[in-house]
Amino acid sequence: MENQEKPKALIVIFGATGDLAKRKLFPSIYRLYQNGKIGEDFAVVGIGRRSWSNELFHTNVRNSLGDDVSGKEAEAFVSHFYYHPFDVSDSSSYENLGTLLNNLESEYRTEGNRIFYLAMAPQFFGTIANNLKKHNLKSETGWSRLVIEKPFGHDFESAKQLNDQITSAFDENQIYRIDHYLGKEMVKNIEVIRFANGIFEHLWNNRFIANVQITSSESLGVEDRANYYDLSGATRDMVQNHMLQMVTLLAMEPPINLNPEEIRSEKIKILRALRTIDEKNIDDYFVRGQYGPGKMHGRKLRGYQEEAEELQNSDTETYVAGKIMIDNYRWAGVPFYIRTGKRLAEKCTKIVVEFEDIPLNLYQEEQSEKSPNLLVINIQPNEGVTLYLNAKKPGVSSYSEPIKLSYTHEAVNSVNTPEAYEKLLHDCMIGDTTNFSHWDEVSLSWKFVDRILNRWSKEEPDFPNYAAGSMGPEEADNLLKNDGFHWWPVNNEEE
Ligand SMILES: NC(=O)C1=CN([C@@H]2O[C@H](COP(=O)(O)OP(=O)(O)OC[C@H]3O[C@@H](n4cnc5c(N)ncnc54)[C@H](OP(=O)(O)O)[C@@H]3O)[C@@H](O)[C@H]2O)C=CC1
Ligand SMILES: O=C1O[C@H](COP(=O)(O)O)[C@@H](O)[C@H](O)[C@H]1O
Repeated sequence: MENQEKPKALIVIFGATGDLAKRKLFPSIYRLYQNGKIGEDFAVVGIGRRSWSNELFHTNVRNSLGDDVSGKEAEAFVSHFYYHPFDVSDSSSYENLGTLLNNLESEYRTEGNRIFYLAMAPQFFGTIANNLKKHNLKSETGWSRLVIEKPFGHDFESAKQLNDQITSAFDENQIYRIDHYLGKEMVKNIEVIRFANGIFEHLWNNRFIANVQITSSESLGVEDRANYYDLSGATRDMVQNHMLQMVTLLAMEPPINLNPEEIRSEKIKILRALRTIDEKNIDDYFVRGQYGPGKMHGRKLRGYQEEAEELQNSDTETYVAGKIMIDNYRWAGVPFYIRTGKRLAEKCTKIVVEFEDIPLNLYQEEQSEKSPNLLVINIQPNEGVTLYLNAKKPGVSSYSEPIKLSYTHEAVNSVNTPEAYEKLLHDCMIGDTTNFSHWDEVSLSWKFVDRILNRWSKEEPDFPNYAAGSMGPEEADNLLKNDGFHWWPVNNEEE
């Protein structure tokens, strides 16, 4: 990993007229600039087919920064942007791109460092990577990095094909596969909470932890991404990447140091230890759902199939819950429950670690009520950690009641938490691959979810099976009930 205070680079964004560039990439580069994480030695080349002028590109970049950003600083920022229209499948156009990059390189003193950010549909990844190599656009004097957006394949086979294509042009250590959850402050905090606190790490095993629950619920529906989402579904969209990445961070052994390779190697061991579920038993471990009409905050909501014409009769899952078992020495017998879905009651990502309860609580009014200690890691929208303990109820009784010790990140750190994309772009510029997915992680995750999806593809689901605005289908509750557990509430007011 390099230790550059202010990295210098040319950033080439393929798909610069698109939604991701506008909503995430330009604002993130701006924040890096504004916060002094990058200096003046950078330029951005935007590529799309639209015949925009540089001026129109500047207007779009400026607009993407929001109403609060204007004036000299915004002008200085957008002056680093250049639009270069061409169709990426036209091999002859890459020569001109090379000339532009060479010119900008000397103007902006970027020392030959190049980031190629593929913010485009995956079918173009191989073509672009090959053309970059063929036309010698990979740097000869500095470093070259290829940033790849999701989805990385549709299943293991297609992911492998895609990987073969890009690795014929770029080495694995030049490929940065984005999983934006790995850029979230509290996801990055999982390792620190675990490995910097004796009280947790000593208890972090199957003797003291009863189960782990990871919820990533969204209140939004598919919005305008119906075309993409209906081919994907919640398992490919969220489980194969974000949810399994969180599982690995929670379950991995302490790495011998914080080098990306060491951390990755521990994460990979967890993915290798995931229980291979026999297809006929998938229903005991995984539940799928799709939302029907419902209500949220008094507002009526349409069901998934009514959200767009092409979704009629769709059997794509908008919800998944699962029980993941990690068959290794530390975790044998401890279920990691995950759930994620669209149009659920709240937008919230939260991890609850439920510790084994004491055999008998002498201070509990009703012995049937359990109040085990919980460690809650709030990932979003609130960021922080809450520890649930039991303490004496105030007053004359000697009963106990749950209390909570809460740390809220925003309250302590007055600076705004960097957005995931901002953090990841900066990591890429300094060559830190820790928060990007290695091919070994991607391939093992696909193999895991492929079994579930294969099983589901053989049986028509009974959809819709949960109401928009609810917390998902009843079967997801049964997954835990059968093991003597329940989902801990995730409402944001709780913390
Ligand atoms: N949007 C989001 O929030 C997220 C997106 N992603 C992923 O990021 C990628 C981009 O998504 P998004 O921005 O939403 O997509 P959009 O459809 O909004 O943008 C696609 C971009 O690709 C360009 N493009 C398409 N075909 C060509 C071509 N033949 N030659 C040159 N440029 C071309 C378009 O430019 P033009 O029309 O000018 O040709 C446009 O800039 C996808 O892989 C998506 O899955 C991942 C996570 C979130
Ligand atoms: O990758 C994706 O993530 C978002 C959820 O991200 P978050 O940061 O808002 O939790 C999800 O809406 C989208 O479908 C998926 O592609």
